[in-house]
Amino acid sequence: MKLKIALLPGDGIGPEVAAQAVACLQAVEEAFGHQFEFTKAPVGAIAIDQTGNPLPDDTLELCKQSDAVLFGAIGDPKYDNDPESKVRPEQGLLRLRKELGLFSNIRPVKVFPTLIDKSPLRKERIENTDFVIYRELTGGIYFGEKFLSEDGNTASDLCIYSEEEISRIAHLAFKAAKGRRKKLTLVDKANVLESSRLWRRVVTRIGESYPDVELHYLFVDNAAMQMILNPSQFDVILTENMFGDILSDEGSVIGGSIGLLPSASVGESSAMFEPIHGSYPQATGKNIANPIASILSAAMLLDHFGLDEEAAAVVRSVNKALKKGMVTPDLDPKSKHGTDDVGQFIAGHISDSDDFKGLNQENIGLGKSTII
Ligand SMILES: NC(=O)C1=CN([C@@H]2O[C@H](COP(=O)(O)OP(=O)(O)OC[C@H]3O[C@@H](n4cnc5c(N)ncnc54)[C@H](O)[C@@H]3O)[C@@H](O)[C@H]2O)C=CC1
Ligand SMILES: CC(C)CC(=O)C(=O)O
Ligand SMILES: [Mg+2]
Repeated sequence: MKLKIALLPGDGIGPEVAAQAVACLQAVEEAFGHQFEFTKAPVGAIAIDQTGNPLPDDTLELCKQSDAVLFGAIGDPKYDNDPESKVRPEQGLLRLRKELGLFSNIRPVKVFPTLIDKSPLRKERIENTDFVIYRELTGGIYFGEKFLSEDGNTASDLCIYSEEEISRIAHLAFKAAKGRRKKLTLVDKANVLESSRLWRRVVTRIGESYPDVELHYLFVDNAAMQMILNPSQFDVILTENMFGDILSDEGSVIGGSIGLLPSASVGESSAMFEPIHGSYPQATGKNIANPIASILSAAMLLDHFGLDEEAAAVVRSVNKALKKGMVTPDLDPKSKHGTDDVGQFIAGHISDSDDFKGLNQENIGLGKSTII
């Protein structure tokens, strides 16, 4: 298969982890005879520094012309620490998601069996964890009108959703649940928020078209607690933008590190693959960031294009690294292995043919996560 991939490494550890994802995709190219063409472009703080714009027109155009986008991370303390700054790296990412229509952010949460003891949570609580968060990505409070009074003493961010925005992601989430354990939990704050009550009405109505999927409702505060107390109760979680952002970082604790959690952001005609973590500025240039979230995002890219066996080969190789203790210090503080060691190991074992025979998403555990 020929794929044009826009490579947007971004800031901080973004370029370090994205480089390892590219190495893995190149290993897949070689092992399976595909042609992936990568074109790099700036986004975030580096783009502001170069052009004054966190999402330059050329970058956006490249993404629109590509089959997929592989995204690192954005964000830089020099902008985070300056609340007065009018241009911010995050605006680049938010605008990119909006312009590409990436309304559904799919974040699978699983525990690798070899890492079960690395979790800060008790083994018996987490061992059967396997859920996927469908996070709405182009609406809600991140995109609503912002207001700051002239005296600077009052501010607001509007959380606004339309039925159409809720319904398109709800259908994706129900379809995903149908192909999994047939349970969907809508997470909201419908006891307080009008926008959440709209979510409930729309999702309840759509649920009638999926009679084999059990629909549950949970307030977000309770959901945050349940995720830690009993994560195996969840199959598909459907939620709005900000709740999904926060709950997925929380979910990453179950598996042992946020450096493990990948995501796919999909829309009608575009798809972007990105780790759930940010630019982890404290680690920039230190070669300590975990590249696995980025590498598994590349596996989700393969999965998205129907390259099941290829995705499975990547995941199998990740498992091999974890089993051998080839991990960065977030998973083992005593480890001397760097971002590049882990990435090279994983890329280097993708073509181990004995390992990937007969694999598909179902038996490697990524789940049928990117069904549209
Ligand atoms: N998608 C994106 O590009 C995102 C960007 N950001 C931006 O990133 C910057 C830093 O934000 P933070 O709140 O510190 O979030 P962060 O996700 O960058 O880091 C939070 C903590 O998670 C851990 N961590 C993150 N990535 C890791 C990795 N690959 N390996 C090992 N440990 C890892 C580290 O302990 C780190 O201190 C900010 O500018 C923020 O706006 C934050 C979240 C998402
Ligand atoms: C940096 C934000 C725009 C987004 C975020 O935290 C995320 O998508 O996980
Ligand atoms: Mg986040």
